[in-house]
Amino acid sequence: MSAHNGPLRLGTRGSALARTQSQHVADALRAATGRPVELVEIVTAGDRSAAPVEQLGVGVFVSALRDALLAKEIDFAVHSYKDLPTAPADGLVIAATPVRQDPRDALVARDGLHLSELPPGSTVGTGAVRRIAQLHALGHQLDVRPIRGNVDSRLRKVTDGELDAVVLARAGLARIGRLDAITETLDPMLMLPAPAQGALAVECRDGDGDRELVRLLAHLDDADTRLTVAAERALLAALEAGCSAPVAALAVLAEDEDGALELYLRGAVISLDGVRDVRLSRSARLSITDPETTAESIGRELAADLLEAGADDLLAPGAGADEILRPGDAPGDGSQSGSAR
Ligand SMILES: NCc1[nH]cc(CCC(=O)O)c1CC(=O)O
Repeated sequence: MSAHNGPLRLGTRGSALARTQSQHVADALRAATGRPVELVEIVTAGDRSAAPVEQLGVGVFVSALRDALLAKEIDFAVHSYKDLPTAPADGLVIAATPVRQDPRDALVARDGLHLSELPPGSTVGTGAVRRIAQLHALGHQLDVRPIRGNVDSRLRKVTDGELDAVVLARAGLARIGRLDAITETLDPMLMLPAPAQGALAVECRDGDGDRELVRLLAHLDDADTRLTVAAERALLAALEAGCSAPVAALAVLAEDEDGALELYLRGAVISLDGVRDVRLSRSARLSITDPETTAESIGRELAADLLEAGADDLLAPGAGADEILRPGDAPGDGSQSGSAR
């Protein structure tokens, strides 16, 4: 595991959301293995800087934790899976994907309103291009406003009357105990979530001396989560070359009549103005011996289907993002992330 014999050091960012999800993982690991865990707060360049997250990129949060892992300042880290780049990190491994939270997006609107009840012209705040595009695609003539900031400050924009509604991940609200704020959990047919939304990634070093910790952390792994995330992320990775367009994906598992696992994957690529969208699905039985590899191929195959159906036009650089986002609002689901992540 490591040279030291004290508690395992779990690196976390200082925001409410990051601390809560890290503490939850620490408690679960202790319950499963009896090993004490201490939280070590990592202050990232993103936390120190006053510059908008959109200019820094969500990568600054992830890479500060990864640097601390590689420097052996911490033993493991917990990330929101959807914020991780698809490329694997050298010397590190994702040792566990704990049970996923509800992956859907949620609407928090004034007066308890649902999406379909918002009058034309209503102001709806969200940062993710994926959500902006799908809100436009609804055709309700909503006035979609790019917003940033942590979960609490986004909720406050509705209570303060600055916006009629905001859209954010249900999982983030669940983790900070604010499910009460939700006025509607959005149907994935209308608002398909980001790949891996609601899932966590538990990461540690991948060296010869780290096998024991990798084995310990595996206690936290949920096989179904790992499979659905593998399919969604494989789709994202296959589409990502130069991608600045909104990509959404959601996989679900079901048992067929013979008790075999079947994975059903939906994917969408939407132009930022919501005018053009390509939405497709695919399902297949997972192999018993290597379900993860089958899950990944479903993701890659669905990506190829999407490209063939015209998603490549929507993925071309400059396919609409520039007109809709203000300068500095980089596209990508990480773009709206504030200090509460
Ligand atoms: N990029 C922001 C981000 N990254 C992770 C979450 C919380 C939800 C999750 O873990 O998927 C959020 C907030 C949001 O999208 O509203």
